[in-house]
Amino acid sequence: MSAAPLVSLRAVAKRYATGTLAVRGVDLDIDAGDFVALLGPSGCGKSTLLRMVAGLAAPTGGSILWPGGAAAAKDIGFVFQEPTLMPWATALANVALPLELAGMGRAEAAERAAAMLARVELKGFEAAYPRALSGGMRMRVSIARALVTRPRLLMMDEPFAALDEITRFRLNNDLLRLWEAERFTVLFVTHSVFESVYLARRIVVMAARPGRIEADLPIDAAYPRGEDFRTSAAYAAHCRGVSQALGHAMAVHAG
Ligand SMILES: Nc1ncnc2c1ncn2[C@@H]1O[C@H](COP(=O)(O)OP(=O)(O)OP(=O)(O)O)[C@@H](O)[C@H]1O
Repeated sequence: MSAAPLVSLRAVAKRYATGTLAVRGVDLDIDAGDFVALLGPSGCGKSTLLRMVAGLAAPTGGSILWPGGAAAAKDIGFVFQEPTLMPWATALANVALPLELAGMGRAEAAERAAAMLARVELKGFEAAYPRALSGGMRMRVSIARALVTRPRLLMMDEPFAALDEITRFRLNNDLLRLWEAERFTVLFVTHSVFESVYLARRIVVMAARPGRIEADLPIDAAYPRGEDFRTSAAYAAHCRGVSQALGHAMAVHAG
């Protein structure tokens, strides 16, 4: 499809000041518009990798290249496991903030933020404060805030791990719907085989100590994906394959 990837990692390594070698020798190309899941055991360097791509931490080896130009490196939205909303501000003000920080006037920022809240099913909750919202709703606000600037790359670090399963499934579906409509690029960190297979077009399995890529698996099921896919034989087969790769990644370390 696209000739050049959105971002290319070449022999990327990160050693923390403590001496921990968090990741080593990571080569990874992420295509524009792709949905890539990073899956691996605790401590394999998923968050470290995400933070380096986001420019929040610097690699101590190798390089991270943005073939489309340096501007792409800043064109990023980030969603963490904790929604990290401003508690004293309404849902609308939380979502409008990135636009105001970028210099947009208040009225236009509010209008765009309201439209974005509607797209994550929160129409009518513009004036609500975070404490009045459920965990799933707070996460929707966080996703709206990350997407309101229409970033090319959306990075998500275990965004739904703290939510109950029904809420998680619903947010999985909403995220896919948004992605299909706009085709921003997604880099999604998760511990869950089931979630990664449901969402991603490609699953990068990592192993620990030092963190590295162990397998790179395409999930070639068509979109839109919904309950039919979640209960299909193809889904179960993909989950088995990814589970095996993850088991292998963990055994490599144990052995
Ligand atoms: N700021 C830091 N200083 C020192 N060591 C760190 C720091 N951040 C992470 N590490 C170490 O680097 C390794 C990789 O951590 P990282 O958080 O990237 O893994 P992860 O795969 O995201 O883990 P989890 O799934 O548990 O969130 C771990 O051994 C961790 O202890």
